[in-house]
Amino acid sequence: MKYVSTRGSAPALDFEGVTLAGLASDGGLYVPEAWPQFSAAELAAMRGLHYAELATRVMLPFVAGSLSEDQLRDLCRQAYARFAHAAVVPLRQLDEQQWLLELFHGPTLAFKDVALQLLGLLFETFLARSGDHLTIVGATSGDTGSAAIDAVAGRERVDIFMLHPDGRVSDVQRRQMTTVLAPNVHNIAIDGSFDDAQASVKRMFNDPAMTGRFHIGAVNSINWARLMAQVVYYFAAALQLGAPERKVAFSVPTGNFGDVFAGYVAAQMGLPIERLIVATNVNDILHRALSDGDYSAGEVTPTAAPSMDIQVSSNFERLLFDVGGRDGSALAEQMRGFEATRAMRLTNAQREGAATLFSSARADADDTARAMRWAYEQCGEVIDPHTAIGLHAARAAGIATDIPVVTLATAHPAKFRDAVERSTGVRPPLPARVGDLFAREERYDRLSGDYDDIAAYVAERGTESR
Ligand SMILES: Cc1ncc(COP(=O)(O)O)c(C=O)c1O
Ligand SMILES: N[C@@H](CCOP(=O)(O)O)C(=O)O
Repeated sequence: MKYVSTRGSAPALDFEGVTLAGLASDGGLYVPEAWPQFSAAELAAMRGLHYAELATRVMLPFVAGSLSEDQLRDLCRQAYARFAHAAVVPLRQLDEQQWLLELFHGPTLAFKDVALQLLGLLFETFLARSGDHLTIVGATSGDTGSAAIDAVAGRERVDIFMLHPDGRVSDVQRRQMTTVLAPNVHNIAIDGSFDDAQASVKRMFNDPAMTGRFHIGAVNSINWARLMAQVVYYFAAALQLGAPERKVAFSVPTGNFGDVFAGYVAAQMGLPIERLIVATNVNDILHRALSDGDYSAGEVTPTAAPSMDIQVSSNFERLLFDVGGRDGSALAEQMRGFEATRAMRLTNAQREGAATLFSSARADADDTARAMRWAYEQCGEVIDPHTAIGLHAARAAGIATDIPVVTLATAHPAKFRDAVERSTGVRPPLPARVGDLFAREERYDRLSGDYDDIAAYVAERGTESR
C-alpha cells in the first residue's frame, strides 16, 4: 500500500514511512493511494470476531508491505488487552433507534486510546528496525495528550512534547497528562487555544532548523495510523447491528474531523453506512462548511465539551481531497488561501461530494445539557458532554426509523464530572484505575504559545536523531 499527500508534491510513502512521518513534507496529510474494498461476503465473515481479530482483518490492507498479518495481529492483541471491557468497544441500546458505541474503556478513558495504544506499539516496532529516535510533538484539547502519553511513557526511542491550552482542559484531563513523570514526557501549557497549539506543531514539521536535528513525529490525527485504527470500530458496530444486509447511521461528536473521517473511510471500504452526522458544539466551522460551504475560522469559544473547542479542523483537508477529485495542486492552493486568510469556500464538487454521505448539526450549551438529561432520565445512562452533542444531533437527524443510529460515546463521563453534575445532578466517580489521580504529583511547564519559544524548549530537551 502506498500513501500520497493531499497537497500532491511530497513523496509517496509506505505504511511504515507515513507512520513515522506524521505530516507530509509539503504540509499535506497522507491518504492511501486507493481505498481497499471488502465484498458483502467478506464483511459477513467478519461478524462475531473478537475485536483484535476484526482489527487485524480491517487494517491488514493498509499495512501491506510494512507488517505481516501475524505481526499486525500480535500488535492488536497487545493494544486491546489493556481495555477494561471484554468487547473493547461495547454497544449500548438507548431506545428503539438510538445506540451508543462506548469508546472509553481504554487506559485514559477516551476514544483516543483505541488508536494510540496501537500507535505506541507501531512506533516501537518501526524504530527498532531503523534504530532511530522519534521526537513526538503533539497538540491536545485534553484527550489525545493523555492517551499518547500513556502509550509512549518510558519507551526508549521516543520523547513526547505535548502542548495543551492553559486552563482550557478539565482538571481530570490535565492531571492525566501532568502526573506522568517519566523522563521522556514533557507537558507544556501554552497561553492560547488548541488551534494555536496545533499550528505550532504543524509548523515544526516544516522547520528545517528542527527537522535537520530531530526526527519529528505525530500522535495527532494528522498521522494516518491514528485514523486507520479508528476505522475498525465502525465495522464492529455496524456488523453487530446487521451489516452488510442492513445500513447503519453514525453520529460523531467532531472537532478535528479525524473520528468522522474514519467513518468515511469505512464507507469507502464497503461498509453500508447510511449517513455520517457531524455534530459540533458552538465552534461550528464544520457545520457551516457542510451546510453552506463556508469554511471560515473565528476565535475558539470555550464550552462544556472542551476537547471539541477547535476551529481549524485538520482532517477536513483529507475529505476535500477525496471528494474534490484528488487534485493535490488545486487543494494546495486552496489550503494556502485558507492559511493566509482563515477563510475559504468549498467548491461545488467538494460540497456535492460531501453531501452524499455527511450531514451536520450544531449543539449549544442548552442542547448539550438537555441531551445529557434525556440520556440519564429516559435511558439511565450518564454520558459526557461530547457524547451528548453527538446524541443531540443523532436524535434531530431524521434518519428513517428502521435504520439504527449509533452515537460515538467518545469520553467517560468522569472526565467532565463538573459539567455532567450540573446537567444531571449525578457526579460520576473516577474509575478505580485512575482513582488516585488527585493525590499524584503534577509536573508541567508554561510557555507563551509563541512558536520560537516552543521550538527552543523542544530543541533544548529533545534527543537528536541519527
Ligand atoms: C471526547 C472527544 N470527543 C470528540 C472529539 C472530536 O474528535 P475529532 O477531533 O476526531 O473530530 C474529541 C477530540 O478529538 C474528543 O476528545
Ligand atoms: N480533541 C483532541 C484534539 C486533537 O485531535 P486529534 O484527534 O487530531 O489528536 C484532543 O483531545 O486532544
